[in-house]
Amino acid sequence: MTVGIGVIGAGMIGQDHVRRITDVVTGAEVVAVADVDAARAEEVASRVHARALASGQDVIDDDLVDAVVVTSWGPTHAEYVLGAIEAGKYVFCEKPLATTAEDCLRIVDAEQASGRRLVQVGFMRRYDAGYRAMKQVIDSGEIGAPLLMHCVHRNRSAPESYHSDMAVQDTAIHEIDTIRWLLDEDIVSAQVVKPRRTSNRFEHLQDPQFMLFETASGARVDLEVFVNCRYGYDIQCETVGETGTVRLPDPESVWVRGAGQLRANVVQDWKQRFGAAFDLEFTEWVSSIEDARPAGPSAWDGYAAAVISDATTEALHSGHVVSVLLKDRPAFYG
Ligand SMILES: NC(=O)C1=CN([C@@H]2O[C@H](COP(=O)(O)OP(=O)(O)OC[C@H]3O[C@@H](n4cnc5c(N)ncnc54)[C@H](O)[C@@H]3O)[C@@H](O)[C@H]2O)C=CC1
Ligand SMILES: O=C1[C@@H](O)[C@H](O)[C@@H](O)[C@H](O)[C@H]1O
Repeated sequence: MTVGIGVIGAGMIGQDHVRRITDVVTGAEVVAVADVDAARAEEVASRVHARALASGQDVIDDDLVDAVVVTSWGPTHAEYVLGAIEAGKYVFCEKPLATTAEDCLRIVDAEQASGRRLVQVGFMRRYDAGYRAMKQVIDSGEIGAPLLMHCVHRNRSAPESYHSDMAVQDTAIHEIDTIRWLLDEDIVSAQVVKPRRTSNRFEHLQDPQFMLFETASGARVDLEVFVNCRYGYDIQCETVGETGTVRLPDPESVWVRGAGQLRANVVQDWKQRFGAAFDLEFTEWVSSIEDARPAGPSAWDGYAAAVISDATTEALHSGHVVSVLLKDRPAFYG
């Protein structure tokens, strides 16, 4: 069986996923593309001999489309994910699942009413080899109960349109999901500390930010988000347990010795850093559709991330520790 995929949103990551589905993943092909920029949809569709359709809803309704990929702007995600559920089609939605917790809940409710898991959220770090190895160590009990986690999320630079809330909603949301997944428990409170700002930023932006999370069992996590660090894309994570620690490896790079120096390269962006994770994410997503056994990050994970992200944004503005108030997880989400 070849899974026919319709892509809504042919921008930066949409194009990357179209290429990935075409060149990397077996058992799937892009059959339709839509974008509010019709010329862009046409151009991207023609690269892979797919059809450009007039709207996202047309993609969802298309008979050749078995599954939908949503890579449009965040505020449009909820409408398309709800549309796909209504049509009974599998849907992969890039983060965020929706830009409000209320919309995430509407998705969770609609999916449960449909009676089967259809939604996967694009939290690709769960597919990164280093993070997976780290989770294996934590789950094995080798380092004892996790007590602390230290995380770093640095981007080389951010555009002028990037504002302070995005450090949480667009950037830290990856760690928010990763922490929940690695520790297998929820975050119960958030706090944001604002250090001196780098001069390498637009005036409106608080950069860097230092976030502190507490989990249900009392473990503490610190996260530095620094989106204008200048030197590259740098993701770090270390979990400290009662009897040992486990640290995320850096991406492979040769060590060069010469001219009195020892040098290794730093990757420059998320596409490079998580390219293999994205490939595996789509490979496993397509297999899960073939087997009718969805297994990736769920709509519930998207909802939980949105609620934690809202609490963290409130903490950024208030300077207070803000509690996270999640609904009880329905049995439907295991
Ligand atoms: N997992 C990850 O690491 C990453 C995830 N993302 C997420 O992917 C999504 C897209 O991001 P980018 O590709 O960077 O943005 P982008 O701006 O490059 O592309 C978005 C595309 O969606 C189109 N679009 C907007 N509204 C639409 C609508 N109603 N219907 C159809 N098309 C519409 C735009 O015309 C544009 O071509 C965002 O939610 C972002 O957070 C982005 C980068 C990395
Ligand atoms: O999702 C992503 C971007 O949207 C975001 O802006 C970056 O900060 C993240 O590193 C990247 O993974």
